[in-house]
Amino acid sequence: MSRVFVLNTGSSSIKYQVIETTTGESLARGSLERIGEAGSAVADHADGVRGILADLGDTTQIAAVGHRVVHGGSRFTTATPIDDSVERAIDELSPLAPLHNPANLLGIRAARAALPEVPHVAVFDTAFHATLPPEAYTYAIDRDLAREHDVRRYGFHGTSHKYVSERAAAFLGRPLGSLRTIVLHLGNGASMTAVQGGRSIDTSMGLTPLQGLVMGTRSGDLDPAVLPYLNRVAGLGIAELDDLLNRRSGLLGMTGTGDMRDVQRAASDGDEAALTALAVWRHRIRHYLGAYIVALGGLDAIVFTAGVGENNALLRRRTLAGLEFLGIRIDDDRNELDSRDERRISAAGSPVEVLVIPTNEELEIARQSAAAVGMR
Ligand SMILES: Nc1ncnc2c1ncn2[C@@H]1O[C@H](COP(=O)(O)OP(=O)(O)O)[C@@H](O)[C@H]1O
Ligand SMILES: CC(=O)OP(=O)(O)O
Ligand SMILES: [Mg+2]
Repeated sequence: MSRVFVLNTGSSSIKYQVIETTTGESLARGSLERIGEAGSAVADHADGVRGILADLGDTTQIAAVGHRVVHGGSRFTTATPIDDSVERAIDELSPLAPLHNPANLLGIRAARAALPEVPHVAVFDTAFHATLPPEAYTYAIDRDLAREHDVRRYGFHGTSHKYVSERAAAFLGRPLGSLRTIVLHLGNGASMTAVQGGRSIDTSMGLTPLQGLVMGTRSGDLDPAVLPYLNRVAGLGIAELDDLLNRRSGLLGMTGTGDMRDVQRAASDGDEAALTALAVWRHRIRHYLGAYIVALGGLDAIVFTAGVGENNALLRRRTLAGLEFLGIRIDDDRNELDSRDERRISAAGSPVEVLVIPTNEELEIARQSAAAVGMR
């Protein structure tokens, strides 16, 4: 018996599961959303974790606790048992993932206090991207400064990219080692990864989870000169710029709401700002799609995952519209099928397979946590 309690503390949510790792069975699961928002029943992440532990009741069967940690920097590239020094290191990485590491840490502290007898393991979003080649992770800035401060692309959502790319190979019945896959993790945070033979070779997020795609509240890519420019012409300081790009940009900045469902509703009512935001969101994804097909030297499969990718047929169809010349053909009926299962949405005979694979970061974290402490 190897039960692992997994905490996936996100920027505004906590997801949790109790997983029997020998079978992969989920024995309990739940989520808390909108943490810390005005009117929310959950004041902060520590409060949330205490509530979850109280709801679980009898915890004597839990053999380990697995924690999602977003930034592992260059120190952590595998699942790592947590002691006080690991906890401190996660804290020190907080400036590199300001929406995430502080929340992850609150979860770790609350859970270690409540379950002090069992091992706790950190599983890092950055770990899967440790295989990036230098040309993909190096920023073209002063080499000594970059080295001194570990400034490079790390990439995130790695637990999800790893899990769904492995599931895709299993679903297709093809060896992972020969598959060229592009994973579109489209949630509140969003990123894309080029996976060659099971290894991440390029990914859209960077030093922090701010680079790349348009997200709920994050800008994704922009000319870095926007920052000094806004400092000079609008008088915005570093903290304000950081807040602007991480918390007040993306869909929220362009439309007034960061939730894709609300943006779509506004767009269907003809709202110009919402229509533009959707066009920018799609344009950015297609930019990376083109880049990654070239990086992979061709393409076998595209996988959609996370909140938007799993649930929104219209956005999937629009994202891949007109790409038949690349061998990408969607079957509209398959795409629109209302299902929570892993499924193929490409047309019969489409040279590129297009799949929807619900992500399960908790299962992947449970397995890696169990392995890290020598459980099965
Ligand atoms: N049917 C849907 N259509 C469009 N967007 C959706 C749908 N269902 C969920 N979402 C979006 O998915 C996001 C949450 O995705 P999730 O992967 O849980 O995000 P995260 O883990 O980053 O919080 C929400 O911001 C919501 O806008
Ligand atoms: C890294 C990241 O952006 O995570 P999330 O999508 O959970 O916010
Ligand atoms: Mg997420």
